[in-house]
Amino acid sequence: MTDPGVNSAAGASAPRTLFDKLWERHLVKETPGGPSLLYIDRQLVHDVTSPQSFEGLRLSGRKVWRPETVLATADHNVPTTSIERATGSKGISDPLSRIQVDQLTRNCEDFGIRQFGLDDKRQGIIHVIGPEQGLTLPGTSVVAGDSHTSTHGAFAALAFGVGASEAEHVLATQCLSINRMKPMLVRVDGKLAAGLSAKDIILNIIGNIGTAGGTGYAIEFAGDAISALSMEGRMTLCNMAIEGGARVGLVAVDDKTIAYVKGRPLAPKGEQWDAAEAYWRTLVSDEGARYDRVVDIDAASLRPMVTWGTTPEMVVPVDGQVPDPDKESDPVRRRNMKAALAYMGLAAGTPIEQIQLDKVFIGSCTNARIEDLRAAAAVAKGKRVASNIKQALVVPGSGLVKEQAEAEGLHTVFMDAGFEWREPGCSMCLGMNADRLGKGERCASTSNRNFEGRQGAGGRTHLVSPAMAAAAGIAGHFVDITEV
Ligand SMILES: CC(C)[C@H](C(=O)O)[C@@H](O)C(=O)O
Ligand code: SF4
Repeated sequence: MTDPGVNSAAGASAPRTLFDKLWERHLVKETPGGPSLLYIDRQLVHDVTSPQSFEGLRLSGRKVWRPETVLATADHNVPTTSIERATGSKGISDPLSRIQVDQLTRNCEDFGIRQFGLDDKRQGIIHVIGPEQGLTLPGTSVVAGDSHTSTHGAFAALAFGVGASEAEHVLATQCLSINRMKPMLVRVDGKLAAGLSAKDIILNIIGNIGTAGGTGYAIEFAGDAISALSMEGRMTLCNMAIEGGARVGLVAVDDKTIAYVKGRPLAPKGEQWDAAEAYWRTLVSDEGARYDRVVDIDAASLRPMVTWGTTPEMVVPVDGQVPDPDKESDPVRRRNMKAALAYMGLAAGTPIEQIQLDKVFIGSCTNARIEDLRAAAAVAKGKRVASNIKQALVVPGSGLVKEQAEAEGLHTVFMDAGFEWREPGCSMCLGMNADRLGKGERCASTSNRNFEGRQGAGGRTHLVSPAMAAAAGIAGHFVDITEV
């Protein structure tokens, strides 16, 4: 991999990581020892965090400087049944949720921002629709008032979540003051066993480095197991970089990146495309580039992963057991493990495959893209959801994912098996809309967070891949999909 030096002002300089290239390309001003000023190309906006940003603009009498670089949609608070959706925001029974959705529409109208409304088939979770529309492009800097903005790094975009006041600043100026991160490399080599996916890779990585392992770093995922992933898989991986503590996750540009972006509504066309593609192809780390931390993972040794606790690092292979806190020597960890087991209602030593479930959720910005739905449908085809499962939801990440899935007949596969086929949104990923876990209910979920109460007060979340979630729905408990 050689860098033609297209973006290197210094010409033939030291080898650079992909992160260094992206950072330097967007640098407006660097203060030694202090934060840098970065130019931000794109912003995604959703219903939860944006009201404060727009209010700030109003109060200071500022406008959105480049509205064409911003794309908004409601995702967190939106209902996912077609009946509720038919009446727009009126179908939202929770008053706060309804206010946030209506407020987003008003703000977008007032500030001239493009919004996909609830009746627009391009609506969906912001981290699904950004890439889908070609708003997310390689080499761009992307922010949103949402931590899972790391998802967009799958396209070699410098993408990270920001707070509401930072988002406001970017709306007004396209600039952001931020400390430089340190580049970290997670190299995953070897071939994944059949049935495993990007979700198993990232859960394994987080189990390995811990939820703070990536703090202060921008993680680049590389190696032949990463090259072998589709763009959907790479998005799953980068989506959860933040769960490993890293605000930024990155994958270098290759043919798959280019093929995914080509023809997207907001992607460049004609000569502009050619120039862009030539630049994008330089967005790889140079041979010999230096990282501050390197972690190696052997893909061939990985197993399907299931979280047992209340952080994503509390994870074991499906053929393992709930760990025993008494065997943990670190007192803080021991205490946390005990608290997690108490919340999760699990006993140490229980085989993961014996954990009985109440609900299944296939969705979220981690795993609600077409490939995820295909993987889940392949497992569910011709089978029936187990009788102990009270609810099994499949929630596509966007209206376009839904349309594609329906064209492939996946919705019929799911419905015939007893899954509910819903409208796009964050849904049961977090308890902010009508899709929730009840107290003590246990769920196999393809989302990215398993904190206490995440899917509803008292709800118990186990994070898994789409194929694992579907298989758990059919069996009523976790099963090793490499053995069925
Ligand atoms: C609501 C939003 C701020 C939050 C985030 O930042 O990620 C949410 O999307 C989440 O997944 O917890
Ligand atoms: S799907 Fe979940 S993780 Fe993603 S943006 Fe929505 S709430 Fe956050």
